[in-house]
Amino acid sequence: MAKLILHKLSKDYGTGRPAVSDVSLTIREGGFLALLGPSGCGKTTVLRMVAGFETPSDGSILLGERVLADAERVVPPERRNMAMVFQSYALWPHMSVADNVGYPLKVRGITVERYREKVVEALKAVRLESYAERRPADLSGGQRQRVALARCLVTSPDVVLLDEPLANLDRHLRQEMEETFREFHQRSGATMIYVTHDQAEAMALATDVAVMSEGRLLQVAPPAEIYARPEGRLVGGLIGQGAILSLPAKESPDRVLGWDDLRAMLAGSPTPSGAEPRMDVLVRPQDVVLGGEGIAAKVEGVLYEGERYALRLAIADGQILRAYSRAPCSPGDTLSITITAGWRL
Ligand SMILES: Nc1ncnc2c1ncn2[C@@H]1O[C@H](COP(=O)(O)OP(=O)(O)OP(=O)(O)O)[C@@H](O)[C@H]1O
Repeated sequence: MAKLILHKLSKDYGTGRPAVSDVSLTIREGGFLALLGPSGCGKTTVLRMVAGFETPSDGSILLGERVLADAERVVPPERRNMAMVFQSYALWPHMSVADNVGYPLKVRGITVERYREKVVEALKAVRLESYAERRPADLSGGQRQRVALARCLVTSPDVVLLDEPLANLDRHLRQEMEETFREFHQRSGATMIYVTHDQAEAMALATDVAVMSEGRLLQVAPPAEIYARPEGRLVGGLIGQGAILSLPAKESPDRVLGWDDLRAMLAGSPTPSGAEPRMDVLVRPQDVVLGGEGIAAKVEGVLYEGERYALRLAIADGQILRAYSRAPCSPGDTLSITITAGWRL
């Protein structure tokens, strides 16, 4: 096994705008990368190029020293030792669970004993040993997805590619499956790329998150880092909860802003002409503190989340903030708030 390197990867289908533009990133051996972005941003195209189903228009893909695709050569999918899991599971309905899982081994010509061993091992890894003789139709959605995972484990792939594998499952099952994926990743030791447009899923699962927009890679970083230090409005708006304020620009090398800075900026005159330079500041809900001596904010919306109330607040100039409250409040209430931290995007 080795690290997977995408170097200046592009794909142009000749539709006027490239589907993927100049994407470079390295996924370390055994890493788990979530590829995150809105619909149509090029995630699946990247995955399909890594799998070998699409040929890059430009750039290269390497697994360690081995070139999988560049201007001169393209290794076919079956010679890349990768496995792909789709949201549709792609199981054969007429075969038992065990036969579905063992199918990729059939074409590899191994002994019957070794075949059985590997199938049992893979089924154990996803906790489906006792379901070996069932048909896919007799399983739940989550169990079917686990069969698809087991099928991908049997061949001991170097790289596992997952294209929105949980998209068809309900929220409760998705959470349960996230645990299965984490376990699966640890057990298999494979390098994994996981395509999703669900930021919470990406953050919960991956060791690194790559955010794409319009074919380009905007940022790649571990979940905690991309949450704390997002680059630009798009990543800031996509990762985690929060609101982006447009405030008068302040000359400062420091991107973390405290209440003193923020209060001064909020008090700055609004820009009637829009000519005055402004900057975007990301404010997380947990950094909006209710009560005390601060600025006034009007409650615009309240969502009860069980443990707390999620509030939509409007400040004097009409800009929106998000905050949490343990005590109930109602739309129309006016609160006093302070903002303990903001992040200059
Ligand atoms: N075979 C193709 N021929 C022409 N254009 C394509 C082809 N496949 C994808 N595209 C275009 O490339 C862009 C990126 O598509 P892609 O499927 O990679 O996005 P995505 O981020 O995976 O989206 P989604 O989350 O909706 O699956 C889109 O504009 C899409 O229409």
